[in-house]
Amino acid sequence: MTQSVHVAVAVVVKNDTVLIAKRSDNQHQGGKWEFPGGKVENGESVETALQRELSEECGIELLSFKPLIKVEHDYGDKKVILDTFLVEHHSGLARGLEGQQIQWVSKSKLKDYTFPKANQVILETLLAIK
Ligand SMILES: Nc1nc2c([nH]c(=O)n2[C@@H]2O[C@H](COP(=O)(O)OP(=O)(O)OP(=O)(O)O)[C@@H](O)[C@H]2O)c(=O)[nH]1
Ligand SMILES: [Mg+2]
Repeated sequence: MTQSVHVAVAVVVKNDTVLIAKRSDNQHQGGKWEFPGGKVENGESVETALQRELSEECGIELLSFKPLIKVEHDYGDKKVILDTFLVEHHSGLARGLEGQQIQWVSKSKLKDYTFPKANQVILETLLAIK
């Protein structure tokens, strides 16, 4: 039995837009769009991982966040638990610090982007609020 990878994921919202980033082709689920985030390291809390990943990947500081949904998904080659938080306040200007393309997309346009399968339920949850 393979262990699931615990991933901290941030749905950062600004007005009616959401921050998404493109996964590079050589990554797992490469070429698809994602919500920024990454693996929780040994001994690290999910909240600390969330802050660290958003700082490392996008150069922003999270000022407040709350749990949105926890999604378990088995890709066959990899099992993930996406521990997803809604981030309503941040500081700094988001940039793709790892060379990734980033975009602020209005909620109504998210359906035009291809996300990994596990993200489907996150997207539905996000669109159901407010
Ligand atoms: N960050 C992020 N990862 C996602 C999303 N959806 C999804 O299935 N994943 C999966 O979660 C796993 C871990 O994410 P990651 O690759 O960002 O981890 P990381 O930043 O620590 O990267 P690294 O492995 O290059 O060090 C990947 O297998 C990825 O395919 C998403 O919306 N955001
Ligand atoms: Mg990442």
